[in-house]
Amino acid sequence: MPRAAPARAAARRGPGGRRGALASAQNHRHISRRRRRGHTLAPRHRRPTHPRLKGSPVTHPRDAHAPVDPHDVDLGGIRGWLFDLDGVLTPTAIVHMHAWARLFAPFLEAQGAEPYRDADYFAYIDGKPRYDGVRSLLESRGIRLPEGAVSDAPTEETVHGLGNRKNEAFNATLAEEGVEPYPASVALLDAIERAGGDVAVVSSSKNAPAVLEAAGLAERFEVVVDGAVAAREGIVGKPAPDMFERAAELLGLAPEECAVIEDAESGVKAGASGPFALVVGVDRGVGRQALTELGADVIVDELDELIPALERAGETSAIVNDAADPQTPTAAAAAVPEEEDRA
Ligand SMILES: O=P(O)(O)OC[C@H]1O[C@@H](O)[C@H](O)[C@@H](O)[C@@H]1O
Repeated sequence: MPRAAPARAAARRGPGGRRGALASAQNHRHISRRRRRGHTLAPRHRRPTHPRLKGSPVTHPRDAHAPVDPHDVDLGGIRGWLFDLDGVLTPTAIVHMHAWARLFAPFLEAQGAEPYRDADYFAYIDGKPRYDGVRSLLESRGIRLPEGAVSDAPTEETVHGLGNRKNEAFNATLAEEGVEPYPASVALLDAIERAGGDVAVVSSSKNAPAVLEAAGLAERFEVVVDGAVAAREGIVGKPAPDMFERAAELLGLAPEECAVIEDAESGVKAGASGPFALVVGVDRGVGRQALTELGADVIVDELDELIPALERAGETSAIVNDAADPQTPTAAAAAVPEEEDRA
């Protein structure tokens, strides 16, 4: 049975986990000291070295477990929040889904293959980099096409041509309809900002910057690891955990201090196969059962369900920090050597 990362185990112990809360607060002080000194992370954090991964492919989720109630989860050790975009911050998963349908429904019909269904999106495409989605769907129908190149015209019958065709459909819908973020997701972003947490976007989409801009969220994220960054830096896409790990690194945090927030199968797998503190599954259609089996620790319908736990974690850490501050009477008394104390 693989062990959960320490912070993940503490988070899953819930609010009664006193040791978890103290450890988290100590961790906060340690990290802020490190940040003040301008240290970045040691390279050992760059690759997933968690024992859970040894000898097994990174795409395999860890063992299924019962998810923790969002109100009971201990968020005390979490300093960074790594958000997927489409379907988590913005309702653009549905725009992607429709664009894929506009590509594959006529394409499969013309091929005389089994018709395209919405379930195909969740099973083969959701959350994956664009051309991986094409390959995966074609493979499900036993269709082989030449790879082609990124520069292929959308009319070409290649993996890249089909991906580019879908991208045209996506951009047309985005331009026609615009996009509003999920209000509950914005509420969580506000709460994280109040609590002093760091945030990043981790999206397979190369359109992530355009979507963030259209949704009015671009200013909130200094760190965006999207499909273009992954391609440029040679980072393996979801369901591997590497894009999330890169985002943690760019925030100056260890993955063990970060929560992954995902709605897609491939994204939850990515979170569960890395050493992250917590994997939050947002149920936008994949289903609670599937999200649990894939390795989500907490499942929500809307992200504002996490706000009470976040605010409670802030209060706990403030109490523990005050107690440890030499200026406060309790901590000063505790710091006096025994003999002096008696004098
Ligand atoms: O084609 P893009 O915009 O680069 O996006 C790739 C993928 O990005 C993911 O975020 C979406 O969940 C997928 O549906 C999409 O296919």
